[in-house]
Amino acid sequence: MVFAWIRRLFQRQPQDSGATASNTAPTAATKRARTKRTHEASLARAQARSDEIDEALKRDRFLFKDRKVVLVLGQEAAGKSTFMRQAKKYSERTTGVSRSGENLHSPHRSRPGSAGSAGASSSNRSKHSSSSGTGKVHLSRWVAEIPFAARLQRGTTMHTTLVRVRRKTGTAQQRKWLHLFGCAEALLYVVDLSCYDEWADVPETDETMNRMRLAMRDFSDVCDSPLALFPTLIIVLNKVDLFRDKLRVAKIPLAVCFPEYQKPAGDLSVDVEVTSAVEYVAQLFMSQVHSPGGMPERRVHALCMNALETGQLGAQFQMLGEVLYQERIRRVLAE
Ligand SMILES: Nc1nc2c(ncn2[C@@H]2O[C@H](COP(=O)(O)OP(=O)(O)OP(=O)(O)O)[C@@H](O)[C@H]2O)c(=O)[nH]1
Repeated sequence: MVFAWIRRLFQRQPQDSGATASNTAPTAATKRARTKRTHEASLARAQARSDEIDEALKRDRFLFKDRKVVLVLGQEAAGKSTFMRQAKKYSERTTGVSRSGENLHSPHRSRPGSAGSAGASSSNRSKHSSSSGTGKVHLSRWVAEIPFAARLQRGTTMHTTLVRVRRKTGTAQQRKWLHLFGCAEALLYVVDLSCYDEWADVPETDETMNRMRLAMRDFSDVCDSPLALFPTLIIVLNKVDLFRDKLRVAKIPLAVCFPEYQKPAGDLSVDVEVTSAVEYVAQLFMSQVHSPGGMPERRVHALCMNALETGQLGAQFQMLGEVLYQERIRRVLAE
């Protein structure tokens, strides 16, 4: 059987190359057929992935029912994982317990033999068990979560859970999680400030677009989704260190992305120039948030950070805790 196939392969070669040299029509037809087959195969793969996500969604829905969570979204490589890692470390310091993130699911990190382990079969990989005798929760491989705790000024501790949908699922697929997390207490959207002079492919099209404008469009689309009922939106303007370097060292003006931006006149200090530019970007993102009729007024906050700079982050995470706490109180009072 195999030999017959190899023989056919070698027999065909001279004919194929002859056809290529003398006549272009069969080559064009072959190319079309090949393109069609590739297209069909990629459609089938996309459909299989979509079905797998739908299946995982059904299971995750039970785990997140009635829980207070903050959904973390953002453009590719904006720093979501870094932010979650730092939030986990901060929470461990705050509570003094080094167990935050025990539910952070990764099929590669969970114990061998457990429902989500790398050793499990691929069909099992996306499954979770709500309890495996250790109290651990194994989410589908599309979602990661960490408990977040912040010590507030008044001495109390604010607890919530940060949940992240893995970005590699693609923009269109990510929207599916709005069914699940659209009622989260807040959406935290991470923006890479330093991408204002970069270009990226627009998902599912042949276009390219400025990365910061693309992030703004994505944020706006998420906010406008009828499934997104978040009462609170928090924009994390990340990578301020790279942003500062681009503005001041590389001298790339913010106007390459926002031509209408005018920096303050005069000989500016680093702080004034960077703060002015960050505020401008923050205002633009905040202006994407609307409160559709019939919905309670949405509140939007912005935080600016360098998620790699551990020394500075305590104050930022405490501020995040304060914001979430105030918003919770506001909602309780409004009920
Ligand atoms: N200089 C600098 N680098 C950062 C900062 N935050 C994250 N990074 C780096 O940016 C890169 C991407 O960060 P990730 O946390 O993996 O980004 P992500 O949003 O989780 O990426 P995806 O999973 O691909 O969507 C990593 O190399 C980080 O070390 C920051 O504030 N400053």
